[in-house]
Amino acid sequence: MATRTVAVVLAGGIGARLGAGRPKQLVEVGGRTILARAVAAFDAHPAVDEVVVVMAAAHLREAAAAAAPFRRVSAVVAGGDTRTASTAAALRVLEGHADEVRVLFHDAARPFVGAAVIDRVVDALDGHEAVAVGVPASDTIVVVEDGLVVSMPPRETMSRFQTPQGFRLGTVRRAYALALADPDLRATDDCGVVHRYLPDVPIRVVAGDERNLKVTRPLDVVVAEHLAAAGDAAGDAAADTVTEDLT
Ligand SMILES: Nc1ccn([C@@H]2O[C@H](COP(=O)(O)OP(=O)(O)OP(=O)(O)O)[C@@H](O)[C@H]2O)c(=O)n1
Ligand SMILES: C[C@](O)(CO)[C@H](O)COP(=O)(O)O
Repeated sequence: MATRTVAVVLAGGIGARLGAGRPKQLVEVGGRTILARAVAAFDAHPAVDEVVVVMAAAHLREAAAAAAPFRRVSAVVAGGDTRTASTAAALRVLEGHADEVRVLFHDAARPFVGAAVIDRVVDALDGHEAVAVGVPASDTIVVVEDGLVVSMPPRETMSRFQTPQGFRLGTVRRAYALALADPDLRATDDCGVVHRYLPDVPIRVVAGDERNLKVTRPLDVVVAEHLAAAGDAAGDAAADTVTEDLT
């Protein structure tokens, strides 16, 4: 039997930096919620068998309503106080799945993920246990401590991570088992958890897309409205242009 692929749409946050008065994934851009757009991208993708939505506990009913039209959504569950706690909640839902299953964790706050990006992650999981999506840094990136520059890594080695981040389920399970036992657990993404707790697992980086932005602050909503208008006019497939191949 072919290996299953499960997409987890992480919508457990409250959107404090956007300050919309409700979780940002429930904000509409181009007449559709950010959450519905993110779920739709995976529900429509031929490689995805199942979609799990993790929602902020106080808004489960709205998430269930947003997910209702999508036939591959198998569960809408409550997340935790942190992104890693929300990933852990999804892993509990997937307890009955085999270790070789592919799992893709995606920020609900990224409504314009394209099919080509998802393809690249799924394909890379044939040869790797962990896969990240990156776009090249266009600014100079520096490490700052106490207001002073302490290092300036060469920009050509810098990449900005997007999602989805893909894993073989057994690998991300092992990493989270170690992470959840660590009282000092701090991570901003799932690759960070694998990198810290399973440092011997190589993380493959494939090319992302500048359109796959994370709606975080008010300016991002302005950009998202433009992308929604452009994508809806041209058909969502148009949102798949690759910016630069990192492979
Ligand atoms: N406890 C949390 C926190 C975040 N997320 C999800 O992880 C993604 C990236 O997080 P972020 O952009 O930080 O979203 P928020 O936490 O909602 O934003 P903020 O930090 O501004 O409150 C989002 O889709 C968010 O819903 C989650 O599932 N559970
Ligand atoms: C996972 C992520 O989108 C990769 O860039 C990012 O780390 C999420 O960070 P946030 O602070 O939860 O928005």
